[in-house]
Amino acid sequence: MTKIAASILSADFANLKHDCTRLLEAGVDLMHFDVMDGHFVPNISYGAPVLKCLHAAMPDVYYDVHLMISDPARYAADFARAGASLITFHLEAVPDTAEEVIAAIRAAGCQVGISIRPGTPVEAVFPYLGVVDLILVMSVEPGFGGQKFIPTTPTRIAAICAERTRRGCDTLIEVDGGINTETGPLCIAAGVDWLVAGSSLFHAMDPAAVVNVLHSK
Ligand SMILES: O=C(CO)[C@H](O)[C@H](O)COP(=O)(O)O
Ligand SMILES: [Fe+2]
Repeated sequence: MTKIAASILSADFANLKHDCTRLLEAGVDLMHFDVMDGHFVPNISYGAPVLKCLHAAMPDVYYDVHLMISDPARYAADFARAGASLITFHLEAVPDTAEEVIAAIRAAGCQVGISIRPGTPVEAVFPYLGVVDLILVMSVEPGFGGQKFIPTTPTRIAAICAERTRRGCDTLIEVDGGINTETGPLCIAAGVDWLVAGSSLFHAMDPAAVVNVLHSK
């Protein structure tokens, strides 16, 4: 079954624990923690101290940390100490030093993911299949929640999936941005393993209904 990661970017930050608990009770599988530095992307979100508090309040949750920052190696250990389970960085941020970032995240004790923007050719991540734990395919331009899903994404997911099969490895594929009950199933049909959803879950009157639709596909 496809796993659902709730992106806390769409939570009410004054009621973070309450909002996360509501979604976990609705059936989401993990929490997705978006970190933006105002440099790699034109927006600033939150950092390791917020994750540390969330992890202390809800220690049994899997925290999928999505770093949209220019210098991921520098901050990997901070996020690991704060409670990250998996740390994903952007290949575009560190095109020449991705191996060093992977090593830094592993040394900090976390699983590793690599993400690509919608405009980056999917072939860029092929060498990392079987090397990292997860490939994150962005289905919006990173930086903001609540954007519209880019329709070419399922084709990109299917291409990475086909290459994964060709290589016989088990690296997970995750998609992030504009995921809802219409776009999520298109990605599931293309072979995705994890769906990230922010606004469609946090703003739903009945988040369990959204989760049930996505889990049933
Ligand atoms: O990485 C992100 C933005 O850069 C977010 O995870 C993503 O946008 C989720 O929010 P939504 O489901 O509202 O699009
Ligand atoms: Fe994200």
